[in-house]
Amino acid sequence: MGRVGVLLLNLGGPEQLQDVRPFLYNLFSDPEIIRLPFAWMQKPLAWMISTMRYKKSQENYKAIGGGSPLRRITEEQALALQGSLQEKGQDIRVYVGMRYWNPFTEEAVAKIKRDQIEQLVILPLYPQFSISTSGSSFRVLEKLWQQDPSLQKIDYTVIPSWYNRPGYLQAMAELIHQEIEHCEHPEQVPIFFSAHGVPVSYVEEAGDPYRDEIEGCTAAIMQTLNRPNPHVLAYQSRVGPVEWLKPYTEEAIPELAEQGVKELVVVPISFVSEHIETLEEIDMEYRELAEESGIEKFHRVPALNTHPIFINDLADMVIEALDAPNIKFSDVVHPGKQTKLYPQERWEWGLTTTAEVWNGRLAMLGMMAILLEIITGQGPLHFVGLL
Ligand SMILES: C=CC1=C(C)c2cc3[nH]c(cc4nc(cc5[nH]c(cc1n2)c(C)c5CCC(=O)O)C(CCC(=O)O)=C4C)c(C)c3C=C
Ligand SMILES: [Fe+2]
Ligand SMILES: [Fe+2]
Repeated sequence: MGRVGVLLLNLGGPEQLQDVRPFLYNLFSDPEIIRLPFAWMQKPLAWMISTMRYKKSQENYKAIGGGSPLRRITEEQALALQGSLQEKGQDIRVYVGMRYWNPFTEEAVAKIKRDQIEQLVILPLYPQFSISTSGSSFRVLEKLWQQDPSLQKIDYTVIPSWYNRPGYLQAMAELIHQEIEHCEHPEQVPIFFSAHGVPVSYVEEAGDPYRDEIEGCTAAIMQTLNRPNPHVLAYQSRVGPVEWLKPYTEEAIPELAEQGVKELVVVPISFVSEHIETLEEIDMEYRELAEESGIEKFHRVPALNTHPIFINDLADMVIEALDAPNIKFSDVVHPGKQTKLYPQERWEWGLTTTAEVWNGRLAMLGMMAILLEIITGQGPLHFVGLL
């Protein structure tokens, strides 16, 4: 066996307040997050959304200490995984590639080339697959591979998702169990799974398996936990005007309060690291909402970070993947080019013979909207909630 590597993929997050704006620009430039009918509009729109949104976003990062801990935690996970592989007799180097911030996926791939890795396991740190997360990172890699014959020599395999791994489930169940034991009524307290949302169109039009995997993951964790507590699944972090997966976390919490729930255990399930959506959105915004709604005790289960059972399972997953048939980028879900992602319908109406004319007119309208937002700070994008 030649030199072996693991590439851990994650989203990345701004490390300091001044990173927030360029980070948001990178995120909204991604057609897997927002896809517009005209590619040329992508960058101006990303520039505009990041310019108008960054101050609000900076406030949130300020509230958690001035930056995202995602890089630090992901690098700790990488080190722990490398150590665990070493203990299992595997001399494997672990690399970290982020989609929208440092260390970028491209830099990780450059290191992999420099180290002359011959066999590579590509492992996203998202337990469930979504075209907006793992799928987007795979797209970047697929392009790099297409452009570079030296990368094509690497014997690589992809792990698309792993939400039903026994070690992951056991580690999650252990953390939930520990949190429940701190509750006033451990036998009755409802377990509230809060998954990251995606627009419904990703699932229903683009074929994203995300909702199925989230539901499968929740059921598997409950089975592993083996407790009588009731549980609820809802989706958090909605951005913009289109319909996202429901129920929304911000509606489900007050509904539980109305039903008389006084104590709640919240479990973030789309992430394996603490980051802004656990530390700010759940710990601050949803906690406040819960308390205002009448829920007196709000508990949050910590993210796995470097939980030893989880890291050990990641190591086993890598070793198993090395022996299993390879999974290629082309084997993983790709949304079609015409698939509407995000609020595309606001810019494009139908594929009729008059669509070309309409598209031209709408492009003009789009540009006018952008100018209006820039000049006045108000306009259609504020109206639909994107800014
Ligand atoms: C606008 C659309 C977005 C989709 C779709 C989306 C999906 C998605 N995201 C994560 C995980 C993370 N998101 C993070 C940051 C982040 N995501 C969006 C937007 C979408 N995400 C924005 C605008 C931001 C920036 C933060 C903000 O301004 O609110 C992060 C990084 C967090 C950090 O600590 O910096 C993660 C991680 C998942 C799992 C997901 C779909 C399944
Ligand atoms: Fe988000
Ligand atoms: Fe996100």
